[in-house]
Amino acid sequence: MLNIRDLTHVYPNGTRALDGVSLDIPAGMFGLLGPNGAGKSSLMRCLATLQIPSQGQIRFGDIDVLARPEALRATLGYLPQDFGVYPRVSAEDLLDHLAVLKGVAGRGERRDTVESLLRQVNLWEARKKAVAGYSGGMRQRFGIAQALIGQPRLIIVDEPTAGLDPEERNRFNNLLAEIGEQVVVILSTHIVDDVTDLCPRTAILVGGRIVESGTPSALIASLAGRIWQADIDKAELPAARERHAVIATRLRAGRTVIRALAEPGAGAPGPGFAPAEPTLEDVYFATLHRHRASVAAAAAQGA
Ligand SMILES: Nc1ncnc2c1ncn2[C@@H]1O[C@H](COP(=O)(O)OP(=O)(O)OP(=O)(O)O)[C@@H](O)[C@H]1O
Repeated sequence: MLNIRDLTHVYPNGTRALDGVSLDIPAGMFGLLGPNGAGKSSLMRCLATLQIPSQGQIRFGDIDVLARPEALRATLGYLPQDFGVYPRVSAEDLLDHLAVLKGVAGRGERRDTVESLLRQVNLWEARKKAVAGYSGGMRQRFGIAQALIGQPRLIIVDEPTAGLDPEERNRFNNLLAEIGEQVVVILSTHIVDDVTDLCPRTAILVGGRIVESGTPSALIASLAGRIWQADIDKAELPAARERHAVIATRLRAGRTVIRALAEPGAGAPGPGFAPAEPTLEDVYFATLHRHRASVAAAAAQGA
């Protein structure tokens, strides 16, 4: 179990990237959702002991992470948003090198580790190629292989599928799903479908704060009867936004499909609306909508 308490991080330029984050994350996959700039990478870096938070506590099992970062590192697998590789070094050699750094000392043990990881991520055939020349998807699969060296109990992956084509994204997600339920896997992403597909628990981070958390099914159930959909002309969109809490818009065959959030029990927000099954994406968009509305209200009050 990973316990995060009142974690705050303020960068030297004054940006408050994390603002009192508290989360309890059990074994299994945990999806951390949030828009660009929400603070996901800052949180991941604090958890990965790459950045010391300004305030707060992090415990992983019996390890006090801020007091004993080296103890956490021994059991951590981290796939950062961008990881640099040496040009011209093959996947096999690079993984071997990283295994040395991770403390896998014996040559034979290392050879076995490298082979089994490269097979697991389906890169065995490409092991002699330089990682720098890999496609985006291959690179991310290599990233997971390096994160799995030494059988970590905490695995952190930061926006791993951004920029991958659907097939590679699927491949990568299947890999993550295989990692198992005995370890804590934190997946930071802004791709809601990845969380829906993979994560039994999730939280939404906005403006450095956790604004929702729970199981996707409970979060979705909280919107039962509140999501309504209408098919409108694009020109009607500004008026629809004025009148309703439009949380998402999508173009379909030249028409604009809007999804609106209604108050509980209020029924259809207007003519032309049909009830829609809520999804995790609705939870995410409704949360962002609420957050933006409260920021705008606070700004208006201050003005
Ligand atoms: N080294 C830094 N110095 C100053 N501000 C920073 C630094 N790193 C991040 N920030 C700021 O902190 C906030 C949170 O950034 P962070 O990268 O953690 O968000 P994120 O949710 O990972 O975003 P993205 O999805 O765009 O990667 C942003 O306002 C960002 O500009």
